Amino acid sequence: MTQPRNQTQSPPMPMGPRGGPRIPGEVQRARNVRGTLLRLWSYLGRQRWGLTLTCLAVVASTLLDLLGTWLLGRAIDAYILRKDVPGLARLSALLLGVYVGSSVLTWAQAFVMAGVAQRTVRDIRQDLFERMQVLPLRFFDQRAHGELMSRLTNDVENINLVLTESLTQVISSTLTGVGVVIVMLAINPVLGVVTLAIMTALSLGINRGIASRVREGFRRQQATLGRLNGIIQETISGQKVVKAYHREADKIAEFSVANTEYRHAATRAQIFAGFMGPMMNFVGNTSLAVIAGFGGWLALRGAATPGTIASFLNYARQFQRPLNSLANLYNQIQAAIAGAERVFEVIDEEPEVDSPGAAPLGRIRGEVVFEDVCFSYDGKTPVLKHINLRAAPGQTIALVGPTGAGKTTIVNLLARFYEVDSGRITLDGRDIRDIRKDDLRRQLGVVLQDTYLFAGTVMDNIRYGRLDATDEEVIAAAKLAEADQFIHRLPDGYHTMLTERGSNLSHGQRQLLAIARAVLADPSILILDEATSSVDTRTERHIQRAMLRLMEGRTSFVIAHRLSTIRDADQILVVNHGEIVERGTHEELMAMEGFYYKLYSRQFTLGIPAGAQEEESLAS
Ligand SMILES: Nc1ncnc2c1ncn2[C@@H]1O[C@H](COP(=O)(O)OP(=O)(O)OP(=O)(O)O)[C@@H](O)[C@H]1O
Repeated sequence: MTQPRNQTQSPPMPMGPRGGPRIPGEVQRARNVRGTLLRLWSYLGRQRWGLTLTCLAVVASTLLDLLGTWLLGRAIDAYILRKDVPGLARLSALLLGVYVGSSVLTWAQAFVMAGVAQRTVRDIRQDLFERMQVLPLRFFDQRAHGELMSRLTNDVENINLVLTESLTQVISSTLTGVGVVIVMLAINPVLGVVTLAIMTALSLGINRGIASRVREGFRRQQATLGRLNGIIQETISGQKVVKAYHREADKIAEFSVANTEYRHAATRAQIFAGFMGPMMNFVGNTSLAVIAGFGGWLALRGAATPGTIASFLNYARQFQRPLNSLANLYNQIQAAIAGAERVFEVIDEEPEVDSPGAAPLGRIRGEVVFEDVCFSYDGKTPVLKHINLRAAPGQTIALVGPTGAGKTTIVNLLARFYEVDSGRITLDGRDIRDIRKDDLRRQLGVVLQDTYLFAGTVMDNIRYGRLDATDEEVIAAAKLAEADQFIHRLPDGYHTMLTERGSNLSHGQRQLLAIARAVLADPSILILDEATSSVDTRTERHIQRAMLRLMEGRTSFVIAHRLSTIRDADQILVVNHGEIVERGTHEELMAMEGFYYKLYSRQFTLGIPAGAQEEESLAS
């Protein structure tokens, strides 16, 4: 007896996109199935030829399978029982041809569909990534980064899985199911009705009785696995704190409890899942017994032939496959449509666009003016209130104030990471909304406290400031930024590989690299966020000198924490609760004996020896 293709003896545990088990009961539903399917079709439709070819192959191979089973019955009735050996040989050859044809077509459909699916998900992934590059920062603020990552990985992978496997399976399972019913009823209606009724009733019963427990089991397994992973992730990222507070033993105990819980849940889930296979086999075998018994009885009464019974035995097996797989496929397809919907949601987000009249920017002088600027991140809580300031070309503006006052927000608006709610910001007299974003940002050099470095060499990381810079220019920039010395001490100098986020460098070294980047970019306006965390005094002096050199001749906004920067600034703006509460030079502000005076006195005079004041930071 031949095995219908793709048939599995026990229902396989559906796999999640990363190869882990998918929770059978966890059907994620899309809100707009029709719209999402149409969008998916707009991608799939680009592979029209491949799809047509695949569908034809699926239909043809299913029909060949049904034909093969029918021929098997004919072989018995027309040739074996009549002892017609030459006829039997001819039919066997035909049967062989039919099954070879079916196998070749099945292979061809998988071959073509793999290409169709991979090209489709490549297009979707590319569109998603490209859109993420042009989305405003506000979009990223509102979403957990892990969740966005999962759209690019899991959701796209869910679509891939369905396109690669499920689509052809659904077509072939449905065709097989319908075909088997038609053929069975056509060959022998009585035996057909009895066989189909018993198989359907048993399968539904098992699905109700066991499948729901399997789903519940896997849901619990997944939940406990989530807890276990949480502990692992927390311990790895918080390793330093765990060690510093001697919490290793507690962590081990906590892990042990979660580990045991997971073992219990997983064992239970696997036991029930393991039960599904034998039960489905039981359905199959019962139907075989019914066909053999009832069919045999019909044959004895002349109402069926032995060939019919043989065909029925095979058709029953073929019918079992759609019964088994359609429920699983349903979940898988639902998850993919829900995933696709989440992906399209991002692709449909409004990108950062330049206003229609935005013009390019030539070389600028660097005069920055904020005119009555108001802003809130969420549209409700005002973060900046009526900010007015003017930075003349080449001036250094120090922004000081307590934490959360709005200093970073001021520079965020200047870089147009966010748009002002009211008022305007001008650069050399032009509203920055009328300047192309790319041009504006090219004029800005940003050195943040927490420098982001990419996985790559030191050279590559500095070159990020200006991609066409030669090696010599990169080294010259590093020298100017006082980074050259420490780079030479690295194992491979400028070719030392940095890990992601530059964790193999110290805080101060990372900032020196960021300064070198900015030197290379040679911007007209600088935005500097001085480090608050203590770097060693030597590095700090390097940073200080490098920053001063970088600021020469450029309009600079410094979120200042060091007294030396503050003292040398042309203007100090004291920000509190989103307002500029005081402004002037250090001496003027001290003479006022107001907010700045208090801030300064608290930070710099409490218990700090006079000589060390210059080195200390005004931690905000
Ligand atoms: N992306 C954001 N989304 C929503 N609210 C934000 C966002 N960034 C900052 N805020 C809020 O805006 C206010 C001002 O923050 P901002 O970062 O400008 O303060 P800061 O003066 O630079 O503080 P610090 O010195 O601690 O860096 C804070 O209340 C903060 O909670």
